[in-house]
Amino acid sequence: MYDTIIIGGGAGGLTTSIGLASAGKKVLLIEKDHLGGECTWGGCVPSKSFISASKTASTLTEALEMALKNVHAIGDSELPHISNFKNIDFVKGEGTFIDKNTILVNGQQYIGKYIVISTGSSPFIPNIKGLDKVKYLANHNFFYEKGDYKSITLIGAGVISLELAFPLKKLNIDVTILEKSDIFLPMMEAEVRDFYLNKLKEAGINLILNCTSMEIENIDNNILIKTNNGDFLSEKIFISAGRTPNIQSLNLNKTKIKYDAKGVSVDEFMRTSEKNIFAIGDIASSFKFSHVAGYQGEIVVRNILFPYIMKKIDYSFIPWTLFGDIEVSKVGLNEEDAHKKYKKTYIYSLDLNNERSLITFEKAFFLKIICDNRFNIVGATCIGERAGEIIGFLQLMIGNKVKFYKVMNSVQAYPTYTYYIRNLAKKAYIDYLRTFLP
Ligand SMILES: Cc1cc2nc3c(=O)[nH]c(=O)nc-3n(C[C@H](O)[C@H](O)[C@H](O)COP(=O)(O)OP(=O)(O)OC[C@H]3O[C@@H](n4cnc5c(N)ncnc54)[C@H](O)[C@@H]3O)c2cc1C
Ligand SMILES: NC(=O)c1ccc[n+]([C@@H]2O[C@H](COP(=O)([O-])OP(=O)(O)OC[C@H]3O[C@@H](n4cnc5c(N)ncnc54)[C@H](O)[C@@H]3O)[C@@H](O)[C@H]2O)c1
Repeated sequence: MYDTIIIGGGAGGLTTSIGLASAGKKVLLIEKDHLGGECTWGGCVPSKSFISASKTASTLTEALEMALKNVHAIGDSELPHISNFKNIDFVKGEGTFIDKNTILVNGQQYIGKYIVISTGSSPFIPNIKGLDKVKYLANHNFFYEKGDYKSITLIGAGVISLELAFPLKKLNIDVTILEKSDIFLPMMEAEVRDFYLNKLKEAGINLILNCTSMEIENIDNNILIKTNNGDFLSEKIFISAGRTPNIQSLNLNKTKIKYDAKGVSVDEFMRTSEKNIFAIGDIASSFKFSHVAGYQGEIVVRNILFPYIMKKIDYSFIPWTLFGDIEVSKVGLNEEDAHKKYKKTYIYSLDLNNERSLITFEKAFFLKIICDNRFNIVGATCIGERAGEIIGFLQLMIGNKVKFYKVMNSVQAYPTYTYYIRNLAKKAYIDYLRTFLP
């Protein structure tokens, strides 16, 4: 009998296993493939390494080889790391529910007081006529496919496509992106979409919106995609049209867990409808990020250790960053959603071509900070070379409920990014005085 059985050894499962084991709990970790999961083997690590490698590599093959070296350096260390914890038993195999406390792996049954489902997600493959007859790439095989092809069509203009399109183009590959919707990155500020439209144009990457119907066929060694918006021929196609939860193999019908095509339903404590079973990461979250899977895992560790004072998950301060030579990063709400939620908002923003960009020859630096009527930051967006770090600074303020104008109580070095954040806070301070002083 284990204190906790964890199914899936990716970002969420590893955090939970190590957290519980460090607190002295006996843990069984089950992983059917490689420890590290999607982030390490087909997601964050290879994609970020590929973006960096493309700056110096001269061919696609070289860039992929450079990226895969990093993947192995990180991925191959996961098992030795886990083996250091004497109270984690590791089983390689596919976990399936027998009942709410029993999991079957490789023909053997294991019993746990608590169970954590962290089986992640896989690429969503849209129902496109002819797609089943062609060989297509998605994030699970793209980084492992050898050969220097010259053209690729990416289906879906989401986060994955926008991160991969630029390094591919830098490696002299023709890139076309086909998007079914009339808008891309709908959760982002309009300024971010404008920034990408310009950047795609500058790079010579075609973005075709409104591709509502598609049909695919092989033509010699190429793949033809016929759409309502034109026909597109390329050597390779890549599917990045969203994610689908890894539910199928779990046999959830043996439990009372509620789930649907989007994933497993959980409450604010990350519990499923079976109170001893938690679900975390991509299978249970609309925020599909490694750091969110880790954060949810930490909440679960706490809630298993202290079941009478359980902690709620809080998604109001989740940051995320789109990587590239220039990053785009965001936390909290965008301006439109903030206006819907709050009667009064204060917006503080810097233009793309501001003093900082001018001084440092930076290609772009944009910042927008949104406050509610009491000057709490409720959202922020940044475009810039280190946008992820800047949003980290603002995220810390949201998480600790620091009012924006209080940045005035600091002095920041000129001309750092934080100097310009303080300049915006000065405006907030004036608004604060005008609003609250008699
Ligand atoms: C191309 C790409 C780039 C990304 N870049 C970033 C980024 O830069 N930053 C970021 O924060 N996020 C990024 N993400 C998202 C991130 O990878 C995921 O959000 C994260 O991996 C989710 O963690 P998880 O623990 O839920 O699932 P995973 O990490 O996918 O782990 C799930 C594990 O469960 C295993 N499993 C599944 N079913 C079973 C079963 N029945 N029994 C046993 N094991 C099972 C799987 O083999 C897998 O190892 C990226 C994703 C992609 C696809
Ligand atoms: N830097 C990061 O943190 C990072 C990087 C990459 C991926 N990720 C994670 O991976 C997830 C998945 O990324 P993604 O890009 O696959 O999904 P996404 O949800 O970001 O974008 C998918 C896009 O595909 C479009 N689409 C869906 N079906 C289509 C069809 N039949 N034809 C054309 N377009 C279609 C959608 O309208 C959408 O714009 C992201 O949501 C994110 O959570 C994170």
